[in-house]
Amino acid sequence: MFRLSYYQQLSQHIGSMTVRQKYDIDRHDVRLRSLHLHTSLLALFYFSYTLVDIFLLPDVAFRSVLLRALIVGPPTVMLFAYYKRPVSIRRKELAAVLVVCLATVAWCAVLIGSENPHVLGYFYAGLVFLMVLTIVLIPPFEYSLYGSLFVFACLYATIGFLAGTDRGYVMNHLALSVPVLVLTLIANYRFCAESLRLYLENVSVETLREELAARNAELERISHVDPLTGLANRRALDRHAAELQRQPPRQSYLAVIIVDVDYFKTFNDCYGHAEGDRCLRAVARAIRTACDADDVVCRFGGEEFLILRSEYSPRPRCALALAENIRYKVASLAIPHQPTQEGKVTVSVGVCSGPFDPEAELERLIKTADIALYEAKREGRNRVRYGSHATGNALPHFPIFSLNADSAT
Ligand SMILES: Nc1nc2c(ncn2[C@@H]2O[C@H](COP(=O)(O)OP(=O)(O)OP(=O)(O)O)[C@@H](O)[C@H]2O)c(=O)[nH]1
Repeated sequence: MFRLSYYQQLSQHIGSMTVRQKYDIDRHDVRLRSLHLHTSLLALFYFSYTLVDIFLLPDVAFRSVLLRALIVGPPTVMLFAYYKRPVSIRRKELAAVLVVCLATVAWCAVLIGSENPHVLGYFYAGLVFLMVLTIVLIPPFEYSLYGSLFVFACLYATIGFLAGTDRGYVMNHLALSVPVLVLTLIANYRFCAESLRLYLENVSVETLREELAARNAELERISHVDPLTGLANRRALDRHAAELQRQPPRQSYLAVIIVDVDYFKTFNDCYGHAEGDRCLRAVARAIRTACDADDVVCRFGGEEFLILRSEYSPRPRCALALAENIRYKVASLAIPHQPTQEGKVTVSVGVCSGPFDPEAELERLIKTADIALYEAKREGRNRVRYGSHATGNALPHFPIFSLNADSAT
């Protein structure tokens, strides 16, 4: 498969940022930790090599101490302070590369003045600076390249001034330094490209994961919504019932209200299925507006709706008032339904309420509300009936009915 090169990938965009910017921001902490660790190690090596200078090249010992301590010491301290500043990781890496270049210059300046015969052997240690800039600090490839070329030039500018240098020595040195330069640069490039590739893979996996989570959340939402009315569906009711069992409500009483559209089959037959759908949507809206936000309102069946309400009081008055309000609101919509006695769409309502017991089935409350609904239908429809939680029977005359009796017909 075709793959973009490292630099092409860096200049691509993720949202409003280039990959390079986002990569630098996201990987800042990891790269800084590595930079910190390696700078500390390198500083330890570099300054402890003053001892090597003193033992190996005693004629330039004083100069070594002076140059290492006064020329390289302060920038090294400043480098650690710079790592703490809120600047991009690239700048910090560039600063580290510059300090290594400066350390190379200082080291070369120490060696130039030495007449000691060990200086030629010791000079091979200069290749370590190339390795530091490529495979130890692992800065971005361009910094690695420019830094290495600078160090390489610095070493070969120095080599001519070393005591005892001849053409053979230079050739030997080149035979080692050129492969080190090229191979460590290749290693740096491959490391940078591979890190970027892994990072981009992570980003795309993360993006996919987020998209999937959003789609799952949407699917979950849709699967609990009735598409016609927008109310909760039966599945949502089951989930809510399970939640009630798991985590009983603070209020210790539960009311179940079942609302059924009267003579809806006739409505469909008379006005058509599409009009029937519109009617169901209007009834659903009326029910929703009559209920509180805390009430669970769901489409229970074709033209049947169910409301679950948690209550503080054992008295059914509150649930009955809500049921009556629903009946009134639907009747007030005045949706024509000619074949019926009222000439408009009405609903019958069955209510049941009782103490909430997580062990007892919600089914029992629903069953009793259904019996009350059946009674409401049987008694002529467009009314509210209450079912006794204790006996499971509909109560023919509960006091609240004096309110409703045909008030919105
Ligand atoms: N338009 C439409 N009709 C539906 C939908 N779901 C169920 N129905 C219809 O609702 C009607 C319910 O009829 P029945 O159960 O006989 O009850 P009813 O005619 O309302 O009579 P009562 O309930 O006894 O007053 C059936 O004709 C179903 O086809 C729906 O989503 N849209």
